[in-house]
Amino acid sequence: MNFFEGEMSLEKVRQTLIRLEDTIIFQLIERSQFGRNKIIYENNKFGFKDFKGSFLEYYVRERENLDSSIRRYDSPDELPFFDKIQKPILPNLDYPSVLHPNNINVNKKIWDSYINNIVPRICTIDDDSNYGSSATIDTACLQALSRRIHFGKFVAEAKFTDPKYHDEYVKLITNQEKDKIYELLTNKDVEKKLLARVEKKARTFGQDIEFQDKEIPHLKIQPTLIPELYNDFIMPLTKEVELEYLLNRLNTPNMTEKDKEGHLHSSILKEDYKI
Ligand SMILES: C=C(O[C@@H]1C=C(C(=O)O)C=C[C@H]1O)C(=O)O
Repeated sequence: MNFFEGEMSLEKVRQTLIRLEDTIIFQLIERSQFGRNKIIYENNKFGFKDFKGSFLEYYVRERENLDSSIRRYDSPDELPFFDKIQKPILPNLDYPSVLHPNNINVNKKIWDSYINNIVPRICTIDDDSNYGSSATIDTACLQALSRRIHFGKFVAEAKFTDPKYHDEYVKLITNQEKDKIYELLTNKDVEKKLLARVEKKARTFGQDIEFQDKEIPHLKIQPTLIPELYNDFIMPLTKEVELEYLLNRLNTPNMTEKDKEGHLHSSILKEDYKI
C-alpha cells in the first residue's frame, strides 16, 4: 500500500513519521557514542585533491557515487511532481545530493542545524579521532532527518485534500497568508504526544544491556535531549516544508498518474513510501 492508493490519508503519513522516529533516534544514539570531531565539518582540513569542502561533504559525495539508487537529474523538467512543486533544484549544488532532490533551502538548514546544534548537543566528548565512523553515522543521520522533514510534503498534501479544511487552505493560500497557514497546519496535540513518545523511545533504545542488573539502567543518551531536538529543529523544519509546499500548491496542476508513478521512483527510495 502507498499513500496514493485512494485518498492520501494523514493517518497513514503520520504512521510513517512515527516509524521514522525509530531510525532517527537509533542513529542519533549511535552518533552520541563518538566524539564531536568538529574537524570533519570544517572546510579544507584533510587536503583532498581538487576538493575544497569538508571531510563530511567529501565522504557523502563519494558514498553517493557508489549508490546507484540516488538519482541525479539533468534538468528540472525531469523532476517528479513533488519536487517540481517546490522550487526546482538543479544539480551541481554545493551540498551533497543525499539532500539534494528536495528543497535546497531546507536542506541547508538541516545540514547546518545538524552540524552546529544537534551534534554538539548529543556528543559529550570533543574529539576522539573517529572521523570515519562519525562521518558514516552522520550520513545516516542526515538521510533519516532529511527524509522525515521532507515528508512534510505528504503531510501537507493530505491536509490540503482533506475536505474539512480544503476550502480554508485554498482561501489562505490564495492570499498567501503565511502565519495563518502555519497556524492551521500546526497540531499541538500531535506534537505533544510525539515529544512524550520520543523521550520514551530514547529511554528504551538507549539502554545498555550490559548494565541491566543494576537498579538504575545505564543510558547511552540523555533521553530528554531527543524531544528537545524534535522541538527545536525537526518539527519546525518539517512545518517549514509543509508551509512552503502549501504556499506553492495552487500554482501547480493536480497530480497526473504519471506524476504519481514518477514520484514513487524519485529521490527518496521507493520503499520508504510504503507502509
Ligand atoms: C507533521 C504534522 O504537522 C505538524 C508537524 C508535526 C511534526 O513535525 O511532527 C506535528 C504536528 C503538526 O504540528 C502533522 O500534523 O502530523
